[in-house]
Amino acid sequence: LKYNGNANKKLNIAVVGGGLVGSLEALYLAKRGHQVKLYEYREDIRNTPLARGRSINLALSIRGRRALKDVGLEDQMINQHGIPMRARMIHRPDSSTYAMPYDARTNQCIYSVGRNYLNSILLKESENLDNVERYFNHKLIKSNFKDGSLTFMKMDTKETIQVNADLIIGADGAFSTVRKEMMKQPLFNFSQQYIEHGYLELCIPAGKDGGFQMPPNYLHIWPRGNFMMIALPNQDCSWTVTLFMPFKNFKNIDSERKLMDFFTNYFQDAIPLIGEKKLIEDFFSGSPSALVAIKCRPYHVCDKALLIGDAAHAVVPFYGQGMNAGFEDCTELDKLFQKYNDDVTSVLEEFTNTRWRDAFAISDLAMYNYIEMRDLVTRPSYRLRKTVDDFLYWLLPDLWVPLYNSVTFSTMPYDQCVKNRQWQNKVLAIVVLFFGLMLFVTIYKNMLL
Ligand SMILES: Cc1cc2nc3c(=O)[nH]c(=O)nc-3n(C[C@H](O)[C@H](O)[C@H](O)COP(=O)(O)OP(=O)(O)OC[C@H]3O[C@@H](n4cnc5c(N)ncnc54)[C@H](O)[C@@H]3O)c2cc1C
Ligand SMILES: Cc1cnn(-c2ccc(OCc3ccccc3)c(C(=O)O)c2)c1-c1ccc(Cl)c(F)c1
Repeated sequence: LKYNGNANKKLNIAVVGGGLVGSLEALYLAKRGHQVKLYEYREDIRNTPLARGRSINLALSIRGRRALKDVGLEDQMINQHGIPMRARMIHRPDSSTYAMPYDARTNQCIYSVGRNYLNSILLKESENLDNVERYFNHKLIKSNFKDGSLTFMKMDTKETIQVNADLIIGADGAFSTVRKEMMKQPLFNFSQQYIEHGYLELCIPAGKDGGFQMPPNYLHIWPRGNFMMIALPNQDCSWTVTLFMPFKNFKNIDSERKLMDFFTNYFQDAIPLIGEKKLIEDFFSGSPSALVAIKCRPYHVCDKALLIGDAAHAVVPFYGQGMNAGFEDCTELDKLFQKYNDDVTSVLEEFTNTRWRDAFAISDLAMYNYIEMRDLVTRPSYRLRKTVDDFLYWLLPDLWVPLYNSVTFSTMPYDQCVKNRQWQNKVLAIVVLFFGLMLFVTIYKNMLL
């Protein structure tokens, strides 16, 4: 192990961004004994309703659960709040549905969790640690990595304050201010890609009996080629419905008539569930939000600053992994703090060197899903491939783990998930070729006889 002499030193660490990843990271660092100051631009979300333009609930899977387990919150999230989704329920255009279990063998599932609830319990847990201080309404406006100084504007009084830290953790989301400062560093690579789809959230309320209007333990998906809609269940028996559609299609739906024709055409079964009046209200009261993929590298500057979560790798949401990947950042970072005994230089350098491949891989997988989901659902080969995958997984569970299962139900590094899939594609191609050849020879021989 190489140290630079400041190993095991208790650090003053500023975490910028009190969202899901920043508030989790504050817990990890505090549990290692560091003095943590958590700065959040918005008000304490425990006192305010959900900010617009943020998904109301999210799919929590094994990578995120592992991080919550590390900080002692998995049980509360899973058993007291999360709603298990054991299968995907696909809604066809004719309103018929079919379910495809995620993992019939081991009955694994993903959980629908409320964003606000999760963020609140992370912040609440930090109040149990006397080495975490929380500063809300503090917007980072300037940072200097040389002397570790940060300038914040207090949003309530508009005054600015300057603070110093040994280490700055940028968990300030896709449009990170900490990353903007990093952009000035030589050899800092950055890319962003907006996709043509936006998303709008609708709501399926609880039924008249107060219960769910659809079977609750499913991730409901309406795949319609260029349009996709999903619904995740909430604790109050309502559903958060997310409609993904190109901005130009949102723009074209500029009247109630057009909206109703569109939903009658593509999502007929959802109309009575949402309610015509509520559908019209919610559709026209909000505007679709954009979706962006951010890639950058390195994630650190010397022993002074590090990016995690969406600030480091915002991904399009077509794999339900953004938060899970950000939580996994915190788990991997903690392992490195452990390995190098809090020697920050070694920790940050190895975090970049080991994490960027996995971050790029999940970003590419999510983008691939976005592209594939638009047309593969209409292709029978999609279901055939899933059927073949599920059969081989049942037959050879330790050898053949389908891509979605390896990403969602295992902690296999994302980059390894991609390599695993590439190997499977090669094997299937050889098998198809072999049987194709056999078929050809058989037909040819019969023709000769
Ligand atoms: C439609 C949609 C659906 C999604 N579904 C899923 C899902 O099912 N599962 C999943 O795992 N992920 C999902 N995600 C991704 C997930 O929401 C993000 O990956 C996750 O929120 C990232 O957390 P974060 O803390 O890194 O960033 P954010 O949640 O963006 O938090 C950043 C925080 O930093 C604060 N901040 C920003 N700038 C400053 C500043 N200058 N000073 C101080 N504070 C600042 C912000 O106020 C915010 O609180 C989805 C995303 C979208 C858009
Ligand atoms: C939030 C969340 C958590 N997981 N997933 C997810 C992603 C991909 C999937 O498979 C590829 C596929 C699904 C549907 C049609 C073709 C291919 C599956 C699945 O197989 O169930 C599940 C999502 C999600 C997020 C956005 C959209 Cl639009 C969406 F449909 C699902």
